[in-house]
Amino acid sequence: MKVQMLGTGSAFAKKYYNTNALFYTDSHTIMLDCGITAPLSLHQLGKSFNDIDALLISHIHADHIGGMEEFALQMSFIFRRKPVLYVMDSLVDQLWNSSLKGGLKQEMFNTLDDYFEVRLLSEDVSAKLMPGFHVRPIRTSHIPNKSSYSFLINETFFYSADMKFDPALLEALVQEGCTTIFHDCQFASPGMVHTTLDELMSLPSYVQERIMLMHYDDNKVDYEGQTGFMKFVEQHRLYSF
Ligand SMILES: Nc1ccn([C@@H]2O[C@@H]3COP(=O)(O)O[C@H]3[C@H]2O)c(=O)n1
Ligand SMILES: [Zn+2]
Ligand SMILES: [Zn+2]
Repeated sequence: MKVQMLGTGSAFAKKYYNTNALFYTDSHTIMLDCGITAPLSLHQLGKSFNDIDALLISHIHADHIGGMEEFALQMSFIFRRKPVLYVMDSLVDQLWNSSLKGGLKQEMFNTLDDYFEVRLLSEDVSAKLMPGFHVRPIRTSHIPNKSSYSFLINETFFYSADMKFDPALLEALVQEGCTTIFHDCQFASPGMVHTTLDELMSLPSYVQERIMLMHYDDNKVDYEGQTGFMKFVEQHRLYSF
């Protein structure tokens, strides 16, 4: 399995694009989140939306779903194929009614199912999304009273998406055999809705060693060499796990 980030920046970063990922199995490509910058990043990789076999969504912020309107429109009117959309049962109604409907509702296209082959996921229920790609969605804390999910992939790779610091979860994941953690990292404190670098630096070395930092601000250069045992994930680089 390989992972390649379409972007590694925070919601407001301009240099590093939105934190969205492509996962490559032997036979399929799965996109995890499709933010505002995802269409341009895909294009820069020489890919199109037609190369994506399934999209998985963590939560409803524009840096994670802002590219979905273009995804849906290109697939319907250019490629004429319905892509698979994996979405949490707690997010599916809001995704359409609060985020996508304004741009996508038109004659003959009245629901999310008219654009995507929608498959629902439930919290803490492991699911096989594609051959060789299993995911356990874990509800994590991000914005008060809004659902947001992190994902444990193939029982060894944890992708935080956006979450507040949860050291007990990270330590439990490592105890259970998780070898790689792609974690959001905000440089300035307090974190409020994200995990800060200072919080991650408080983790024991055996946890830090597994962490790669993403969802960072444009001033990343100021923090290079100051991230303990943790390294930065880089846009478009291929990582195997
Ligand atoms: N209570 C909140 C809510 C949102 N935000 C900022 O808005 C961004 C939305 O995308 P994100 O990646 O979740 O990061 C959020 C914060 O920067 C924030 O700083 N505080
Ligand atoms: Zn975000
Ligand atoms: Zn968010």
